[in-house]
Amino acid sequence: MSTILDGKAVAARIREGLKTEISQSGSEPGLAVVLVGNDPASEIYVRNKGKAARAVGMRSIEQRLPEDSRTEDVLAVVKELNEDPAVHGILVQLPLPQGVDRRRVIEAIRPEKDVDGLTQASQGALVEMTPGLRPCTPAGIMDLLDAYHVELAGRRAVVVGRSALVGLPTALLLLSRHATVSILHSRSEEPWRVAREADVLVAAAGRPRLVTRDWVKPGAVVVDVGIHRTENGLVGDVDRESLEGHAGALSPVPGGVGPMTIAELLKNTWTAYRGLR
Ligand SMILES: Nc1nc(=O)c2c([nH]1)NC[C@@H]1CN(c3ccc(C(=O)N[C@@H](CCC(=O)O)C(=O)O)cc3)C=[N+]21
Ligand SMILES: [Mg+2]
Repeated sequence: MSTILDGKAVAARIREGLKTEISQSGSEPGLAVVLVGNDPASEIYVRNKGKAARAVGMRSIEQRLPEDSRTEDVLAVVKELNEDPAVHGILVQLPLPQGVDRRRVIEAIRPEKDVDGLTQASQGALVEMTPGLRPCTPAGIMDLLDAYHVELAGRRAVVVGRSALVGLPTALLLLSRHATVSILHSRSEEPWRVAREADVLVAAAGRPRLVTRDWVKPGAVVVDVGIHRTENGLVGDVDRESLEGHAGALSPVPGGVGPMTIAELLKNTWTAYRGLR
């Protein structure tokens, strides 16, 4: 049997802790989510983030802009939120519509309010390992591994995927915990040869069921970051049927990394509110 890395349960514990801390402090941290356009998946995520924020005692601010917004329109909203003392965290939901310059929008967020950890200032802090807000999915992966006491120092970690949002920052966080880290990507030759060396394998390639049994060392810990909607429901980047009983531990989809991502967003908002980083 493979251990299930129950992100839903771990995330619920994190949210409980936050709720207690926030109510004891008598404060109301504010999280602003900016949604541009009407991507149905984004709508659901934004609604869930607002719900989760309110459930721990935060104020949730939603700013919606039409699909045909210009970069300047989005920048104006971000600037307003930067100046708003009731707003401690700002998240601009990605992807942005064609014609909105993602880099300019993200860079406009004050680093103190960058609860997504995506500004160059936050990325620089991550590389330097100085205090800063870390990207939510990578931070969630680390908290999930820690919750199950997965040993990292000196062990082999392999990340499949090199995106600025997930793969790359995850590799850096694993490195900061003294794992020996490799990154695989779409140009890697015979990636399974490297993946098979992993004690901890993180699948963040954005390709449904890419990681099969022949990629995984028996007993390895496998974290599935992928989330794809198919006719047969949600699937991850991991072909979980072929890994069942082969992997030592495996994060489910849904109920794994997704809920952790939202919990980390709330943690970052609380950190941003307190200003100690
Ligand atoms: N600026 C920005 N920051 C993000 O962090 C960001 C983003 N844009 N754009 C989209 C992706 C995707 N993302 C998810 C968050 C939670 C779940 C989640 O809670 N999933 C649940 C439910 C799955 C379902 O039923 O859809 C689960 O895996 O169990 C999934 C995906 C954050 N993203
Ligand atoms: Mg990638």
